[in-house]
Amino acid sequence: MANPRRSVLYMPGANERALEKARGLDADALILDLEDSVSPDAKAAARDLVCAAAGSYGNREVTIRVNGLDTEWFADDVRAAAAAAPDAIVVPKVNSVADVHRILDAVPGDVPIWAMVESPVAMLHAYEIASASPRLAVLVLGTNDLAKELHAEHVPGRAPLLTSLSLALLGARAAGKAILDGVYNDVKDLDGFAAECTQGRQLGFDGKTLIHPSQLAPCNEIFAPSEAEIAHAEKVIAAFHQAQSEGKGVATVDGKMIENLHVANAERILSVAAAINAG
Ligand SMILES: CC(C)(COP(=O)(O)OP(=O)(O)OC[C@H]1O[C@@H](n2cnc3c(N)ncnc32)[C@H](O)[C@@H]1OP(=O)(O)O)[C@@H](O)C(=O)NCCC(=O)NCCSC(=O)C[C@H](O)C(=O)O
Ligand SMILES: [Mg+2]
Repeated sequence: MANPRRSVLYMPGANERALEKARGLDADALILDLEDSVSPDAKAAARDLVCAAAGSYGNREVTIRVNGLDTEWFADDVRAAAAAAPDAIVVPKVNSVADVHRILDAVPGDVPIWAMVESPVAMLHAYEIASASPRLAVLVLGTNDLAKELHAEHVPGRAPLLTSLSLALLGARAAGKAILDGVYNDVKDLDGFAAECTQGRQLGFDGKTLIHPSQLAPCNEIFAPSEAEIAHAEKVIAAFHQAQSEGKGVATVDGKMIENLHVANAERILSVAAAINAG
């Protein structure tokens, strides 16, 4: 059963309080950050803190975000991160297949890689990046860097980013990989945050990356199948099996046509719900 990744919380790697607090937070997965939330003079100390903490978060997926490929910290970060044996290493600003190969060559062992796509060129290469290796497990949107590179504004509804979000989704799904939406910066605006979660789920993201504990509960709720969706999925599966037993390849539920593709979607919804319940 796949891990649920509704809510994936970043923690600044130099912030001991946040690293500690996350042990009691209801996030499906964690990203212990060494990149943008850590100032250059704190990078080495944060690396030590994060690598020491990585094994202490129970059953949740724990990942470490290293600094980018072309930074002075990358080589030391990936060596230390791989030795800490997280569930994945998150690499920011991945722009091409060549970048993926450089990462795979640099990261010892077989630890999975989550690639952040956060530039126009990354969006145009999303499928090639996502399909470059079986070790590449997840694409993660970096919508702050993306908006900066596009000269776009952050607005409700995210119209300026929609082409990019869709390209990244197409790339990830075509490669059969998971994909996480970017962060919502205004930690006080929970209505705006909920609207963006709903949009992300409707677009097809598996979950959303988060920056503050207050974003966890609404995100978990919005990205989980609702009771009505679960009941509908069960009804779809039962109706289709009944139709099949009568020699038919098509059924109706609540007046709507059901074919085997709807059954596959219903099964996916039930498997997400089961993974959440198992957690
Ligand atoms: C955004 C924040 C700077 C807000 O900080 P602050 O005002 O201090 O928050 P609060 O006082 O409301 O905090 C309340 C308590 O919660 C803990 N806390 C806060 N944030 C986290 C967290 N992320 N994980 C765990 N715990 C957290 C505080 O310690 C307080 O605890 P207590 O002492 O018990 O009251 C801050 O939330 C923050 O730093 N968030 C993470 C920022 C981050 O990681 N940024 C990098 C990733 S985002 C990114 O890079 C995007 C991407 O690359 C792109 O391009 O888009
Ligand atoms: Mg970024």
